[in-house]
Amino acid sequence: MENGAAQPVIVAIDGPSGTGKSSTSKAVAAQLGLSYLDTGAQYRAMTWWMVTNGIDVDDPSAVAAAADKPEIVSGTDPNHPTITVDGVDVSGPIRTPEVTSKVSAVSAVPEVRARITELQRSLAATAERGIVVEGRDIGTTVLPDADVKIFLTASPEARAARRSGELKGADVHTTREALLKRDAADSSRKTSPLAKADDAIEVDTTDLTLPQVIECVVTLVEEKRAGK
Ligand SMILES: Nc1ncnc2c1ncn2[C@@H]1O[C@H](COP(=O)(O)OP(=O)(O)OP(=O)(O)O)[C@@H](O)[C@H]1O
Ligand SMILES: Nc1ccn([C@H]2C[C@H](O)[C@@H](COP(=O)(O)O)O2)c(=O)n1
Repeated sequence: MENGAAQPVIVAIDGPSGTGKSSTSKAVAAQLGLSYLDTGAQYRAMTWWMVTNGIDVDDPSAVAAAADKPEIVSGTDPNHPTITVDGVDVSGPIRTPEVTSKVSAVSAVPEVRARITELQRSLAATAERGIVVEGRDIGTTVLPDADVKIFLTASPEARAARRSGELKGADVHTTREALLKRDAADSSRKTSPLAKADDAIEVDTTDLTLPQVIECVVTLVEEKRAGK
């Protein structure tokens, strides 16, 4: 650019549950001065609203009919990400086991995906310095022209151990089964399933520390910016 300002950079980070998408994306965005968007939080917010308003999440037509009702607003500061529904801070309530067990059903409904995809594209388009967007279909569907696409993976055992540590000693076997069930639902839905984009770089984080994964992604983004 003529004034020396860097072009905004769009980074898409996808992968199954517990591979480190949120931790990595937040840290990369903070380090590079970019915005950050947790798209899973948006699907969780939609699910929270459905549950709170008595919508049967196993009835796709009921979910579809209500999909345009909640106003979901995501704050994109990586050091202080926020999410509200109709002005209410739902950052805590969207992490309950109930929402976690119902989010795959809600996010499989095409009307839900259309609404949330539109929000995601609009946030990406207005991020002045660029944005790190994490989810399941960012590289394939939401932002197929992203400058850098990463697909994080890790063994189910590593992911379950990480999650049960986070859930203060929850049983690793039960956690592993729950993760795999959610991955299977997210990968097998018809509309925009969890998938690696053909041009995404896969990073297996099983034997990497979080700082190593962050450094790897920062390097990939910096190389892209430098035109390497
Ligand atoms: N490379 C790593 N090594 C060890 N622990 C990690 C690593 N990456 C992430 N973690 C930890 O694993 C847990 C899950 O990470 P995180 O929430 O970032 O994953 P996620 O892919 O965003 O999961 P979900 O899709 O379920 O939201 C967190 O407690 C995080 O600190
Ligand atoms: N781009 C996305 C992001 C998330 N989802 C759905 C599927 C996940 O199970 C759920 C919760 O995501 P998490 O908070 O665990 O990252 O949201 C999706 O369909 N597409």
